[in-house]
Amino acid sequence: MSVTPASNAAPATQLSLHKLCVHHAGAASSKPGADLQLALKNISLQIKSGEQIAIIGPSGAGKTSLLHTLACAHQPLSGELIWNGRHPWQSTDTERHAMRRQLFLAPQSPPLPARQRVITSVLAGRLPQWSLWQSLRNLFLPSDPVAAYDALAHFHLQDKLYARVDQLSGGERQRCGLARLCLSDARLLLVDEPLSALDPTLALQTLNNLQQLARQRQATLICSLHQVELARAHFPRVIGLRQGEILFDTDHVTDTMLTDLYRNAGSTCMPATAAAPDAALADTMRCF
Ligand SMILES: Nc1ncnc2c1ncn2[C@@H]1O[C@H](COP(=O)(O)OP(=O)(O)OP(=O)(O)O)[C@@H](O)[C@H]1O
Repeated sequence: MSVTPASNAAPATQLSLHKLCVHHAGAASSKPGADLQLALKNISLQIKSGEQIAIIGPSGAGKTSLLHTLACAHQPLSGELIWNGRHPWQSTDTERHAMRRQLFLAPQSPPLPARQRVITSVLAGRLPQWSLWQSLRNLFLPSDPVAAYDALAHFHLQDKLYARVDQLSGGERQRCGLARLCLSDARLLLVDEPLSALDPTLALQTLNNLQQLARQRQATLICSLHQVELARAHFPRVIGLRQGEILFDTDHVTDTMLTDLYRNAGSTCMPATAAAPDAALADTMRCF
């Protein structure tokens, strides 16, 4: 894996969010005239290039919504999102699509075609860099088996190189999705609950590998996690989300903060409404 030489310049602000509110179309209020149920409320954040940030919070707190919003997969209802000095939602579709190619969103359940070989799926991490012809050719003749093997080896999955995706366990599928990330050249890595299907040993190894990869590439890593102790021990910055709002944004999470964050967890969630992913999210996922 190539490592870009370090620069002495102070890290630039990569993402800037100002009073951002996000509403999911499927989450319209059940009572006419009642307030909109917002997945994210007045989120303001500054994120510098190369930062490693964990996002924690109870189920339904808005972690995935935040990652999808940062990935320009979900248009905010109000507020401002600035990405490397540019406004994705004031740009043309083509410009926004080009911005999305500079980031990698690893969803909780990676969209891996069931009948595909692992090698083909992993190499799809390079789709944003490829022409249509290269992408189609990779479906029939995997373009770079050595790179796919190396990427899988990062997540102890190299022996599954030629396995079919539907023969993988849940945890193996999750790591296969992360191996794609190795092959992308993105400088913004947005990873949604990467450890949820892994045993404690693999979870720690996987997190270490993700963080090392991001450091080597000087990429920003933003990771949602339910493993609070891992977040606390391994991330220099932890953001606590509760009911769509930032409860804390800190380099030192105290027990009191955690008690407040998870107080009555389970009753804090807004009612979930099943809805199809919106068009922007579908577009973002196609990049991966
Ligand atoms: N597509 C959708 N349509 C409607 N409501 C949605 C949609 N996606 C999420 N929500 C709602 O937005 C809120 C935040 O959800 P989100 O998935 O961001 O939470 P989360 O913190 O990632 O949860 P978890 O830890 O369970 O994955 C929840 O109340 C959820 O029900």
